[in-house]
Amino acid sequence: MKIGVIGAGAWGTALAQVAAHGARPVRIWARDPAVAEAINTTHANPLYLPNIALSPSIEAVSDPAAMAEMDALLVVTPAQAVGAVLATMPVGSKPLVLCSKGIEAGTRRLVGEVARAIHPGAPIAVLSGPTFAHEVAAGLPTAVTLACEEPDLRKALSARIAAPHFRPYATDDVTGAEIGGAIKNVLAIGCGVVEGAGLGQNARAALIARGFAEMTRFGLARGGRAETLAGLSGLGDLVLTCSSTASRNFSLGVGLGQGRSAAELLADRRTVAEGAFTAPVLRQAAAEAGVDMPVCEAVCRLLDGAAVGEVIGALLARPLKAEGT
Ligand SMILES: NC(=O)C1=CN([C@@H]2O[C@H](COP(=O)(O)OP(=O)(O)OC[C@H]3O[C@@H](n4cnc5c(N)ncnc54)[C@H](O)[C@@H]3O)[C@@H](O)[C@H]2O)C=CC1
Ligand SMILES: O=C(CO)COP(=O)(O)O
Repeated sequence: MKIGVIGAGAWGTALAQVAAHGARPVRIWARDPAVAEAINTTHANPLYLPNIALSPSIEAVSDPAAMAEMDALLVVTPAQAVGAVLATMPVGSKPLVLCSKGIEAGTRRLVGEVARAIHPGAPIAVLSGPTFAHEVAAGLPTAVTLACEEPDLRKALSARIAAPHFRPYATDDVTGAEIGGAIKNVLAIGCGVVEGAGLGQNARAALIARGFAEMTRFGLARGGRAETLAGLSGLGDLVLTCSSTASRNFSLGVGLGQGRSAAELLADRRTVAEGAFTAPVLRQAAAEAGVDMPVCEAVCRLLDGAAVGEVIGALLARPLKAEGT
């Protein structure tokens, strides 16, 4: 199975490196021809994945037509760009493995739903889990969820993507696998705020646990399964992202907690902090589904510029309730 990777940021490049293990050929599409040039000539992506020597069996291109020869495509652009990028790609009936984490603004569709609408003939899979790109690219042990409804394709993709340090766990719950990754980015911003404002470890653990309850409520309402939400793509990724400044979402939250504005913090970045885009869409989607998500609502308010003390105070002052609700 010839693997193509769409998107040459940190995660696309790290996944290309995984798929190239054992010197297997992999083709990666980069929007920026200079990134493609760097990968082909220096076997490195200094802009998005510095200090990693890439396999020479990774070939980079910047013409979408060059992906026509691939057997399966991993989709790894920022979530808000998936629709526009996929519309330019020669997909046909090739399987699409969605690796981006988010919900599309305006339509409130998960990335898999965006892909299905544009390429109805392409089978869909989702790869998601606790996976900092620089650790994966450095060959550190990592496990992910690989979701696909078609058993034969699920098996073939798992076998092709697995590597000695990269272990996929299979499921048919595509929706559940997507929702964990999208929502944990919003919650990671909240945990970063707790860190930046010096609110303590107790508050961070409370936010992870109550945030997981929100993720589960929303995931079940959208048709995901509880076991998936409690797995690598849900709870696993939530714990990783909510506990490390290596997370871009967490570090955005740290800045907010220190009193800086979202506009200022986002203007400083080249790389994507998906939670900032997902939060307002999630707020609308939760209202539409009738799901109460007070922690995610608090993150929206913080991104909109509300003061940390006021938002945390309001969260704590809500009426007392039973834990399972
Ligand atoms: N970095 C990580 O550790 C992980 C990231 N992800 C997810 O993978 C997705 C991509 O993230 P990264 O590779 O880390 O992002 P990045 O910020 O490192 O790179 C983004 C890439 O997308 C390109 N890009 C930006 N806007 C674009 C547009 N409008 N159209 C086409 N291409 C565009 C950039 O040129 C760059 O190549 C995100 O949804 C992220 O949540 C998932 C797991 C791990
Ligand atoms: O999704 C990720 C880890 O699984 C990466 O998190 P950040 O986008 O917050 O860096």
